[in-house]
Amino acid sequence: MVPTLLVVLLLLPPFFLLIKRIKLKSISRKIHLLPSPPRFPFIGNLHQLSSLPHRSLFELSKKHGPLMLLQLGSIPTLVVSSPSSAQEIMRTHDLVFASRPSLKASRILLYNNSDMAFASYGDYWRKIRKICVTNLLCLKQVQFFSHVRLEEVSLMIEKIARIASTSNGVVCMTEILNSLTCDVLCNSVLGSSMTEERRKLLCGLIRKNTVLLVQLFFEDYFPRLRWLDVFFGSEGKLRRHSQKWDSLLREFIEEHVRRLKEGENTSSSDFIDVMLQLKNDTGTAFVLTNEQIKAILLDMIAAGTDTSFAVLDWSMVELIRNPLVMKKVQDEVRAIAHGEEKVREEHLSKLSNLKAVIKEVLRLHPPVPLLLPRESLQDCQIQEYNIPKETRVLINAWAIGRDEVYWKEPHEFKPERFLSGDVDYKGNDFHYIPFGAGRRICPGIPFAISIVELALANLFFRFDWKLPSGISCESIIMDDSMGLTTTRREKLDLVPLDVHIT
Ligand code: HEM
Repeated sequence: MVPTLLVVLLLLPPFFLLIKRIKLKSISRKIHLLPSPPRFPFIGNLHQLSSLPHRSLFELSKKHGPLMLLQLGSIPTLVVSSPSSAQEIMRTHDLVFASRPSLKASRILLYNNSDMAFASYGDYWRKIRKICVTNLLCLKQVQFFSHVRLEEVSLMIEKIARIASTSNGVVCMTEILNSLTCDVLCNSVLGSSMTEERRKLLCGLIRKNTVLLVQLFFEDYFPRLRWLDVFFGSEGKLRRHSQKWDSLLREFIEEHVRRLKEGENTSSSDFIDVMLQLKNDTGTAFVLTNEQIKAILLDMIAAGTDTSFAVLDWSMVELIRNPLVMKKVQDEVRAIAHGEEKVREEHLSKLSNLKAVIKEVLRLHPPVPLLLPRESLQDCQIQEYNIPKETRVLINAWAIGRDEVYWKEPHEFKPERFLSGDVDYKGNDFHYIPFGAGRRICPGIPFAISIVELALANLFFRFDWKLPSGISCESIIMDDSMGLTTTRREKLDLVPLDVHIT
């Protein structure tokens, strides 16, 4: 009996050790096995990304789940496609995922990521975010710039009326709306009226930016193959594009410096003035260089223009396809601004139908469908999976806005779903994140919404709208274009009927 007991006692510790090891092994296997589509050697899953990655990633997530790991070249990339996983990344572990990967296009265009949007998380990012929010993007500053919006929207309305009366009545709304957002941003940031030539140059540069920022450069996926970007000329193209930005921004800065020297405009009226004052303020410990100023200016103009334009353009097209909704918006705005010449900002808070339309457009057509890429600063556990440090993260806001669990008839345009006003885009409802969430949430929400609301309200106050003859609603192509910001691919031509004349 005693020897048997001794043997059992001797065998017990190794037995328990074995059980523990088996358990640990199964946990670690579970931790490592993030769902992942089959991959090819070397390129991994790169071949599964189409030119509209939010769409191809949505399809892949239906098969592999809301948290999946793709191997993009040599870069492990976590793709997040459900509200609960997005919440884990942008709320529970927000700090871990608060940084951005350093991508070739942003390094070259934005002076080694000296802007806000692509800066890695840290002290520099915190300081410039504070400068931009305090001096340009906070509610108080947005109100300060209301004269710019009102003036530019009034000019747009007159321009539409003029074109409609002189041509065959058809107006290219895509061009009109693009100019509007470009003018509002440039007047607030650069403080200068645009010549037609400068505006064209800027709009072109901004559009090209959004394409270059998602272009596949070898260096981003195979760091040792940078020479291929040089060989195929894509790096040269990027540098030439960056030089165009640089000389344009330099011109704007030099104009401001000259004006300040001549004592023309001593009170700070636009964002460049503020930045120049900060640069010259010897009392502050944080001194901005010229390159940093250019990076921040570029960020503000590029981040604000195409995104706000996309919302305006998609709104017009959705309303023309949904005449009953358009009628509701028109009746509402015409009742609220009855007897006035134009809609002013004081009227906007009462336009609940218009606000619901804008929210629905942001759900169905989020202008930045994959948000901006993030990168983990340290190892982290999401659900049962271990996400190692320096994993790239893409959050598919486009897919999340179409999640059937949260949205009834998710592919339909139904602004009335927002009329109760419960769901907002301020980063608290993770099934609706067109502006992102957490520390890196878009700081331009008040700025963007105020342009979009004022422009749409006036467009529907002053005009009735129809399609040019020979074009039906069914024939409108709703495809989105490639880029960091996805605008509609086709241009939108409409016929405005001036209700103030008829
Ligand atoms: C409807 C218009 C807009 C949309 C849909 C939009 C959307 C977004 C999104 C999705 C992000 C990334 C958030 C994340 O990573 O979680 C972002 C970041 C950013 N947006 Fe916007 N945006 C808009 C307008 C603007 C405007 C008007 C400005 C400035 C004038 C602006 C400036 C920025 C900046 C600087 C960032 C980077 C923030 C950071 O990384 O700290 N955006 N925006």
